[in-house]
Amino acid sequence: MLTIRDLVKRYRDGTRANDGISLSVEAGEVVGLLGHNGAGKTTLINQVAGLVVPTSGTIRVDGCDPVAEPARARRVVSVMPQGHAPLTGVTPRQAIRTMARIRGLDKRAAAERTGELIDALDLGTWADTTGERLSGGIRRLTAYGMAAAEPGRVAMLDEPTNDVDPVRRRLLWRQIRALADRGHAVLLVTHNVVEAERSVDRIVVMGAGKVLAEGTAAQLRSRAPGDLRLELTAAVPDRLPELPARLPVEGPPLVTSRRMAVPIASGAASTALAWAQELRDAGQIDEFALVPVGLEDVYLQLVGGEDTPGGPGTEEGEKGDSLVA
Ligand SMILES: Nc1ncnc2c1ncn2[C@@H]1O[C@H](COP(=O)(O)OP(=O)(O)OP(=O)(O)O)[C@@H](O)[C@H]1O
Repeated sequence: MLTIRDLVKRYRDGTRANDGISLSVEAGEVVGLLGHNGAGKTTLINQVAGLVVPTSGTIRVDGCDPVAEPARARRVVSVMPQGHAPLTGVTPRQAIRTMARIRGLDKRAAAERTGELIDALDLGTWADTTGERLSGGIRRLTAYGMAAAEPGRVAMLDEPTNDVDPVRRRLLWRQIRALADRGHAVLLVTHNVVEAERSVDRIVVMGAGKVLAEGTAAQLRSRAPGDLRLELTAAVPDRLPELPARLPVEGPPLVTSRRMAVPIASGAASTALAWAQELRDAGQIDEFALVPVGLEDVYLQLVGGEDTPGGPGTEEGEKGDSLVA
């Protein structure tokens, strides 16, 4: 449904925002695009939507070339942009219904679909409140409603769950899945690795304008060193313990001033737990946990875990404490 081959976008100032991207999204599939700030995700989406012209490479959306036929591409593709929808003086109900009408539904069908989305996303309380009085999360959900009102064959959602509360996030994911189940191809950008791992069919990890890895969450997880991770929290900052020779590790630990995550094989679990218990008994660490490796481990390994303003976030609010290699 969406096929991208060798896509390059070089902006006028020389920035190579997309540097040979190839990927595809099938009808009925939800693909998550992960990548740190500036990786080139929005640039990619804007080219598919016919808003930015590629430097080279090809894009096909349901057989349409957005470069040759940008107007048709905008019909075939629905986009939920990253920024908040401009809703000043407009209510969620009006915004969603207007979009449904613009995209071809008659008056009655547009009103019906709008009501359906308002109920499904639990927007009823705010459905008739104008945008300037709405929270960021409600505006985000409204923007989703606008993109999903009468969606094209391909739906592209740029960070759809940002600012949305956990309960409505679930409702939103249910709607995204329903979109795919109705045969749409869904490409969504997210910084939330845990959510992506749980909710999408396939993940594409981007870095510096390139595809660094792609596959199902399980396929990507299998790239992680070891199958378990021993997590330790030091009792005193900058006083993390030395790894003992008796503990076989599968890769370099990820560390911050207070936390350490050590990749190990499952066969080393009892040694790891015994060591961690000793450390806690001696008061060197506050707590420890042995957890299965997750996509987050692989993501940090792929994109680098630098704890810098441009570095990757994993879960919201974690940026200041991400694990660094
Ligand atoms: N119009 C532009 N002119 C020049 N450079 C641009 C332009 N738009 C984006 N860039 C640059 O292209 C690179 C990719 O930006 P893009 O917005 O596509 O990344 P992103 O992965 O969507 O980032 P984020 O997660 O922060 O939204 C960045 O270095 C950005 O500064």
